[in-house]
Amino acid sequence: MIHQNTLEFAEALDAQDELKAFRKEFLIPQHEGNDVIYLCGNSLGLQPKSVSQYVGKQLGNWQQHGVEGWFNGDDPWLLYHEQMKKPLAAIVGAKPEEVTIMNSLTVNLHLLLVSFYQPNSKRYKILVEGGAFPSDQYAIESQVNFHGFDAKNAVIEVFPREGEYTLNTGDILSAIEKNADELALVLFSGINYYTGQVFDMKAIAETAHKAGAYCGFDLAHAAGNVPLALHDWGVDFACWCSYKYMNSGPGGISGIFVHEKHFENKELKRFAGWWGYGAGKRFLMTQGFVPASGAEGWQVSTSPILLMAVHKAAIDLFEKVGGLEKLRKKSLMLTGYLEYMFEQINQKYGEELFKIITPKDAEWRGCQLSIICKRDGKKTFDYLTQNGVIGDWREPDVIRLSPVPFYNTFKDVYNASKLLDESLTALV
Ligand SMILES: Cc1ncc(COP(=O)(O)O)c(C=O)c1O
Ligand SMILES: Nc1ccccc1C(=O)C[C@H](N)C(=O)O
Repeated sequence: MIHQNTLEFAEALDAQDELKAFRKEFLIPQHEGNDVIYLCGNSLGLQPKSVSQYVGKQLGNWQQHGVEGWFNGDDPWLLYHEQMKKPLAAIVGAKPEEVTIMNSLTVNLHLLLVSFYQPNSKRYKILVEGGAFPSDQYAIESQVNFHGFDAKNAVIEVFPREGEYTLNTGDILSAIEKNADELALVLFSGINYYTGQVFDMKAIAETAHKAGAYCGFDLAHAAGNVPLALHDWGVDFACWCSYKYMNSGPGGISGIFVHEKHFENKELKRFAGWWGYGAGKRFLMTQGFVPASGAEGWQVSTSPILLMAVHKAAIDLFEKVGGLEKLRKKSLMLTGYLEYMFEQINQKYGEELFKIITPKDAEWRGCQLSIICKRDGKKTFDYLTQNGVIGDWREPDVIRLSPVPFYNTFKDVYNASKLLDESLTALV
């Protein structure tokens, strides 16, 4: 598409936007009486207006039924999560029985590592992306220690080449091949939180399997953002949070995927709890854990219904919008326009004042662009915040901005980039 650096152009794109009605489904935070320019769905997605009603309904069920709410009413809580399996499966490219919702993200990563990281003296290494989100690094390190290994030796990190920011797929695959004999697991994010790079999950999973290792993904930044095909890629397991692109609230419930090929795999140990026992037999209170078939067999604890109600409100919007493909189409345009506006600023000043470190090829990025400022990045970020643009700053030197197709407009992108341009003169 041929872009133009004018407000009229941005407004024309908004006028043609098939999804423009969806912005009204969200509550937009305010700054000095106006909507903020919210470009931070990579950290916390905005609240759907329907959330109060969905949560209110469950509060009403609690009020009316008390404990009977688990079994009675039009939405018995015992089965509440089941309503979200089909739409969630569509979002991550899975079969409904391969997904469930439970706990929060790092907790689920640990639970899945209990099953999929069972090292022995020969195969004990985990291969990961260098610069993974810290919570994942800590989880991996502590798992390796828990099994009596030393992270310095057992965790292999693949880093970008000298002078580059993103990882080369060939380097990832050859690192897997090189360590094939000792690898127990390849664990990557779907999208790196810092650079916004989408990894080649299909190739990584294939190569990991050829090497005799399991392969799992943390999809915090990918779920609800980019198309995924976890089942077809043969991924062993995955987990994600719902509070970013799935708009399901701070600390919102997390999702897991376990490939159906593992449903009968008796070698996979797990940490059990009664919620992993099939719902039909859970209340028989029998001795001896028998996991429910499917991803549900990894559930541990009572469903947090209020969090699930928020999630349901948000997930229903994915169905209403007509699926992830629709969102992705607009997302590519929004992020493409943001990239163009950065290029315009750099051209105007004749130097790369804003360096985008996210891959240029749209196939390998989602909503987010990560920018390194040649001039003071932190001050530039603060300038944006003071002027009503919400993005985020990640140490040591990146501003992350993510236009989100559900609620952002092309005008948001235009206005944010005008403020960035302005910051260059305002901050001198
Ligand atoms: C890739 C990744 N993993 C893990 C987390 C943390 O997950 P939680 O704090 O919800 O456990 C985040 C974001 O906070 C993340 O981006
Ligand atoms: N859970 C949070 C709580 C507080 C502040 C930020 C977060 C994030 O999710 C950060 C995000 N994972 C990131 O990619 O930086």
